[in-house]
Amino acid sequence: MLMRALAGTAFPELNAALAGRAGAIEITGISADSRKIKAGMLFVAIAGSKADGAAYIEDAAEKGAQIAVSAAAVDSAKIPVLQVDNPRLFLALAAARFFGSQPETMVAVTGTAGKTSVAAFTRQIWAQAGHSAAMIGTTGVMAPGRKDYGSLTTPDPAVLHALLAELAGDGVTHAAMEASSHGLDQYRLDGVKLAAAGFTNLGRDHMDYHPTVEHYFGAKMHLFDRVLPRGLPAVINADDEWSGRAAEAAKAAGHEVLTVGRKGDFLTLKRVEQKRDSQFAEVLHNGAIHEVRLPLAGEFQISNALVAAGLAIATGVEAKDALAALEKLEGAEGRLQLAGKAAHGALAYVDYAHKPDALEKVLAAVRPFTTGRVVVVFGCGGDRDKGKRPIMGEIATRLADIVIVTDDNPRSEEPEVIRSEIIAAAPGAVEIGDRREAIIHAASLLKTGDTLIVAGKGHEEGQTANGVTRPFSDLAEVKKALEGI
Ligand SMILES: CC(=O)N[C@H]1[C@@H](OP(=O)(O)OP(=O)(O)OC[C@H]2O[C@@H](n3ccc(=O)[nH]c3=O)[C@H](O)[C@@H]2O)O[C@H](CO)[C@@H](O)[C@@H]1O[C@H](C)C(=O)N[C@@H](C)C(=O)N[C@H](CCC(=O)O)C(=O)O
Ligand SMILES: Nc1ncnc2c1ncn2[C@@H]1O[C@H](COP(=O)(O)OP(=O)(O)OP(=O)(O)O)[C@@H](O)[C@H]1O
Ligand SMILES: N[C@H](CCC[C@H](N)C(=O)O)C(=O)O
Ligand SMILES: [Mg+2]
Repeated sequence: MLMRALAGTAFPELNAALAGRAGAIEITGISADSRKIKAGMLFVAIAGSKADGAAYIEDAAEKGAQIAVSAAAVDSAKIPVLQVDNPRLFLALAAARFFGSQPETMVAVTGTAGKTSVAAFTRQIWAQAGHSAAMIGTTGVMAPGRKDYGSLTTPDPAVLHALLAELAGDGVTHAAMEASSHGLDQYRLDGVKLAAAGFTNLGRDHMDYHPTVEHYFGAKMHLFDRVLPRGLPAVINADDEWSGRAAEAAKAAGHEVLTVGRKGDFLTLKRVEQKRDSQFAEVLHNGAIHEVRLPLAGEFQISNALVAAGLAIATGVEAKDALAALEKLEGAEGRLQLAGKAAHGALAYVDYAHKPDALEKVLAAVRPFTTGRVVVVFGCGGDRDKGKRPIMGEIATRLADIVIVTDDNPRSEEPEVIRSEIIAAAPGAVEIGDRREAIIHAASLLKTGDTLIVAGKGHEEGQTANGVTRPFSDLAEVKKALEGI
C-alpha cells in the first residue's frame, strides 16, 4: 500500500507530506514495536509508560522500516519521519486501512466484569442464528475451526486488524470483542467499525493505571463517545450503580440507548429462580414475556446473558431467537466453571474473579445453592493494584466460611508480602503460598453440601513468579485434588 492511502481528514497535519514524496512510499506492514519491524514496514513511534517509541526509530530503520510516524520531530533519522499529534490514533486508523477488512457486523463490550462472558455469549447467540461468528478477548480468539489462546483483552491495533482481516477472509461475518479500559485509553479500537456496543458494570479495577475512578469510567465511556459511530445502539445493563451515568454518556454521544436487566426497558428481567447450577428467568420484551432457562450458575450470568442478547437483537437477531439461544449457552472458559463434583457431592468451581466486585458476585452467586459451607481459595496478582488486596480479604471473610489465601502470579513481588496484605483484612484465613497445596487442602476440607471456589486465574495456563511462568491450571489441579479425596 502507498503511504498516500493513509491520508484523510483525521490527520490534516499529514496531508502536505503525504501529497509529496513520502506519499509515494510503498509500505509492506505497520508496527509500533521496532522489534517486530521487517523490510518495507511503517514504524509508528508511541510514547508509552516505560519507553518512548521515538527512541527506537533508528532501530526500526535498521530492521528495514521505510518511514516512521511520530509525535516528536526527529530530523536525524535515516528514514523520513512524519509528525502527527496522536500517534496511537494514527496507528489504529492506519492499521484498519492497511488490512482493509473486518467481519461486517462487529460489537464491543466494556465494563469492569463480564466482558469476556458477554463476548462469548454474543458469539454463541449469533452462531445459533446461523451466522459465522467469532469472539476476541481475554481468553483469546474463538471462531469456527479456530481457537487461539489470548494475551491482551483488547489486542494492539496492528495485531487486531491483521486478525480481523483474517477472520473476514475466513468467512466470519460477525465478531464480538472486549473493550478494556487500557484498550480504550490507548485508542486500540478506534479503527474498528462497530454496529453496536455494550456496558456491563463498573467497579474497582486497574487503579495502578487510572489515576481515579472517574478517569477509569471516562476511559470506558470512550467506547460510546469516540468509537461507536453516532446513532447506533448502546446496550446497557441497567442494574449497576454506574448504569445511569453510562446511559447518559451514551445518550449524550447520540446513541440509541437500550437498557437491559431488572430496571431495563428493552429486555426487562421480571423474575429469576435459582436452581443448583442453572436458573430460570422471565424476560419481558416488547410486551411479551419470554421464559428463559439459563444452564449456568450465578445471577450475574443472567445480567451478562441479557447484555449479549441485547447486542444480538441490536444487530438483527429476532428477540425470540436470541432469548431462546440462551438455553444452550456455554459459560466462557474459567468463569464460574464447574471443575468437578466430589464423591460426597460437594461442587468445585474455577472462576476468574481477581478484583473485588467479581469476588463479591461470585461468592454471593453460589450461596443460594450451597447447603453446607462456601470455601474459597484466592490470591492477588503482583505488580498490580495493591489497594484491592485488603478489600478482597474482607469480602472473602464476609462471604465465605473458609478462606484460603494463596499465590496468584506474584510476578516481581514477594509473595509473602502480597499474602500478608490480603490477610491483614482476613483474620482467620489459612495461608498456603503454594497454589497446588492450597487447592489440595481446600478439597480435603469439603463435605456434602459444600461449594469450593478457586478464584483469580480462570482460564490461565501458568503461574508467574520471578520473571518465570510455569505451567499451572486451576482446572486441572482442582480435578486432581477431587480425585485424591
Ligand atoms: C500498561 C499498558 O497498557 N501497556 C501497553 C502500552 O505499553 P506502554 O505504553 O507502556 O509501552 P512502552 O513499553 O512504554 O513502549 C512504548 C512504545 O515503544 C515501543 N518499543 C519498546 C521497546 C523497543 O525495543 N522497541 C519499541 O518499539 C513499544 O512497542 C511501544 O509502542 O502500549 C503497548 C503498545 O500498544 C501495549 O502492548 C502495552 O500493553 C502491555 C503489554 C500490557 O501488559 N498491557 C496490559 C496491562 C493491558 O493492556 N491490559 C488490558 C486490560 C486487561 C483487563 O481488563 O484486565 C488488556 O486489554 O489486555
Ligand atoms: N456481570 C458481572 N458482574 C459481576 N461480576 C461478574 C460479572 N460477570 C462476571 N463476573 C465475575 O468476573 C469474573 C470475570 O468475568 P469475565 O471474564 O466475563 O469479565 P471481564 O470483564 O472479561 O474480566 P477481565 O477484565 O478480567 O478480562 C468472573 O469469573 C466472575 O467472577
Ligand atoms: N488482565 C489482568 C488479569 C489478572 C489475572 C490475575 N490472575 C492476576 O494475575 O492478577 C491483569 O493482568 O491485571
Ligand atoms: Mg475479559
